[in-house]
Amino acid sequence: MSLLQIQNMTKTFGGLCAVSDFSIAIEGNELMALIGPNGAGKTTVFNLVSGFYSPTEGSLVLKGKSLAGLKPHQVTAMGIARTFQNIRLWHDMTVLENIQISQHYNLGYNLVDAFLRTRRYMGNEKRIADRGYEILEALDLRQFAEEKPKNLPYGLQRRVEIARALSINPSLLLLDEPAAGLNSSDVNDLIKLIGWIHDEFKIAIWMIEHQMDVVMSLCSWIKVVDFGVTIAEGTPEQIQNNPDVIKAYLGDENI
Ligand SMILES: Nc1ncnc2c1ncn2[C@@H]1O[C@H](COP(=O)(O)OP(=O)(O)OP(=O)(O)O)[C@@H](O)[C@H]1O
Repeated sequence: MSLLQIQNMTKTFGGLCAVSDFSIAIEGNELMALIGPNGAGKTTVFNLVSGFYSPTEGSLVLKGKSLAGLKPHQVTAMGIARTFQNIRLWHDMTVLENIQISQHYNLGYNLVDAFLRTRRYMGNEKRIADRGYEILEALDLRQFAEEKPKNLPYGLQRRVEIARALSINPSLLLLDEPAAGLNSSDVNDLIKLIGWIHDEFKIAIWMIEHQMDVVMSLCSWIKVVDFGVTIAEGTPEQIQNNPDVIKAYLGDENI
C-alpha cells in the first residue's frame, strides 16, 4: 500500500483550473520535488494534500484512508506535516513554545483537565516538553529554545519551522519553497539538513522548490507542472533533459 495515493485530483477556483487531473503515488520514504513556473499550481497541490482545500474532483488516500473532508489538523494527526512558503511562526512565543503548540492537537484531555491540572494533563505536558527539547536538540536548535523566532536570522527561523513540522512525527513532510529567502550559505546548510532529516527520520519528503541546485542535489524523483497540468516526471537527469520542461520552465541557462 502506498503512503499517499492521489488520483485524478483537480481543483478549480471559479473559471480557473489551478490543478488538473493530478496523480501521484508516494510509496514510503522518497525525497521528491514538485516544480514548475510561478502560478503553475504547486502550492495548491500542497494545500489540497494538507486539507486547506478540498479537491473539486479526484481522491487522496493516506495509508489506506481517504482524506476527503478532513480539516488541516486532522490531516496533521494522520501524519502529514508541512512548512509554508512564507514562514509561519508565532513570533511572540519562544522557539520551544512554537514546537510545543503544534503537539497539542491530539492530547486527549479537556478544559477541566487543564484547569485542575490533572495527572493526565501534567503527564501530557511533560511529554510535550520532552519531545520539544528532543527535536530542538536533534536540529541543533537547543540553545535557541527560549528565544523569540523574530530575533533569529531567517535561516534559523526556517529551521525552527521545519523542527515544528517534525515534532508531530510525520510520515510525510511537505516543504513549500524551503530555500526561499535564504542566502547561499544558508541554502547549503538547508540541503545538508534536509538530506540528514531524510536519512535520520526515514520519512517521505516532498518539496516545492524553485532553486534547482536544491532540487537536483536532493531529490530522486521530480514532477513538473505548468498551468496546473503535469508536463513531465522522472529522475533529475530525465527532467534536466526533457525539452518540454526546458521550454516551460527551466530555460537552458539554468540546467
Ligand atoms: N484561493 C484561491 N482562489 C483563487 N485562485 C487561487 C487560489 N489559490 C491559488 N489560486 C490560483 O491558482 C493558480 C495556482 O496558484 P499556486 O499558488 O498553486 O501556484 P504556484 O505554482 O504555487 O506558484 P508560485 O511558484 O508562484 O508559488 C494561480 O493562478 C493562483 O492565482
